[in-house]
Amino acid sequence: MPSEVIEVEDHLANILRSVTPLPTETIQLRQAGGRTLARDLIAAHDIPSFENSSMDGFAVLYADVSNASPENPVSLEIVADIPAGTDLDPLVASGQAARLMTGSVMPSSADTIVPFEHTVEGLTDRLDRVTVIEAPRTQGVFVRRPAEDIAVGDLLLHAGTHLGPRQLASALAAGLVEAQVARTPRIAIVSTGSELVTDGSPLARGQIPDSNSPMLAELAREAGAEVVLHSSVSDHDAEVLAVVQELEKLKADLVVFTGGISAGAYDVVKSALSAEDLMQFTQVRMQPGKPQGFGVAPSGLVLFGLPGNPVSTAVSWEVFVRPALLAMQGRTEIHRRVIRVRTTTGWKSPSGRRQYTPVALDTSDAGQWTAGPASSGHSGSHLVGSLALADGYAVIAAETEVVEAGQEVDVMVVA
Ligand SMILES: Nc1nc2c(c(=O)[nH]1)N[C@H]1C(S)=C(S)[C@@H](COP(=O)(O)OP(=O)(O)OC[C@H]3O[C@@H](n4cnc5c(N)ncnc54)[C@H](O)[C@@H]3O)O[C@H]1N2
Ligand code: MOO
Repeated sequence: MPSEVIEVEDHLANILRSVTPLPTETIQLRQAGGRTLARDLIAAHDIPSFENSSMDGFAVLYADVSNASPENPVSLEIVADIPAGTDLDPLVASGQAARLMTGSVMPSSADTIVPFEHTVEGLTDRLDRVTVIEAPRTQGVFVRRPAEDIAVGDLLLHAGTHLGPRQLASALAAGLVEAQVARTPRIAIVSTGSELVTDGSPLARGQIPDSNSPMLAELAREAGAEVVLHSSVSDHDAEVLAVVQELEKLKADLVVFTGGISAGAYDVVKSALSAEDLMQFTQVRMQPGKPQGFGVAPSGLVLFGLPGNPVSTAVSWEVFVRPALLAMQGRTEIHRRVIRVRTTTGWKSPSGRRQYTPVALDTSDAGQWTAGPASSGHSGSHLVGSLALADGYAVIAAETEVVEAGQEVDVMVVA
């Protein structure tokens, strides 16, 4: 009996209502790349934390060199050499200079930097005198001021932020050592289908390589999860149920099955898991990705049953699984970035279902990015070959039947 068809937003809302945030833990910040912050990060010190030079050269008194030029060279006595990382604070008096490098502490008695390029001698081993032949633009030039970037006590990063490479650099530079973050989600990826070959052996008639589970494993890692089980089972209920039992032992937080959820005779995920009441099966008003399975076991294990067609699997991940996985980690922004671009080619879209069409972005004209279908077959859910070219999915409203060339569309960017 055909089940009721529900909207994408309603299915996602059901999922997000059902998943619970993972516990948090405090770990070394240097090891926290990829995690999601559970608490705000407040700067522990200023950036820069001390006055320092932005050039290799000499710390001087501006008044000494303010009229320096090739015609009016100014000779200064070098009184110190200050490598970066040392805490020297030599006295630089009128007529004197201290050699220093980019990042070296500024002597408290000097006020301006003259780079090597503005001296006759440049960088040499002789550290007796230096001749300045170009006046600094202003007093204080090439001196980096404390806290000109971040001040101690500033809110650096909000709870719910992903600690990517740039966020990590900022937090470490602000003197932070530890962070409270969500525990890494433990995910299992299980493809189903007796036609699948996982070990690279030659394909017999009717067989295909398992391309879904490796794709999902990569997507899971990209979304911050640890893949604790990656397997493929054939179309037997007992195999699916055995995996679920193993997952309890592995303390998995989430499992994603692909295949076996539609209306066929061997739809193993559907038959095994609905019998155990672990997963509910739904039709969602989207193409691809219409059949969807979702449930939460009494143990708290979150179960997804994604359609086996590879484009359906990929789209379902983006629309349902990834947001859930990020929500479990407490991430504030759980959706992919959506941009509005013009299409290069038109295509057809099914009436009554929101279409997610794999598209390639052309970014060669920085002023006007465009999108074209990754495959000439447009959004056929089996077109996994062209998926390689997709940078995102054009999101086409359910009532649209024809997308015109040159029309503006929303693209969910995934690459
Ligand atoms: N009578 C009906 N048939 C189908 C319906 C329907 O409503 N009534 N829905 C269609 C839609 S839409 C989709 S989507 C698929 C979903 O099917 P399943 O989730 O049950 O997936 P399978 O039948 O197991 O496989 C579908 C397709 O995908 C290939 N596949 C499966 N797993 C993998 C994998 N790991 N790697 C690569 N390719 C995979 C599989 O060989 C099939 O070609 O059902 C439609 N049918
Ligand atoms: O909805 Mo299916 O997911 O068209 O291939």
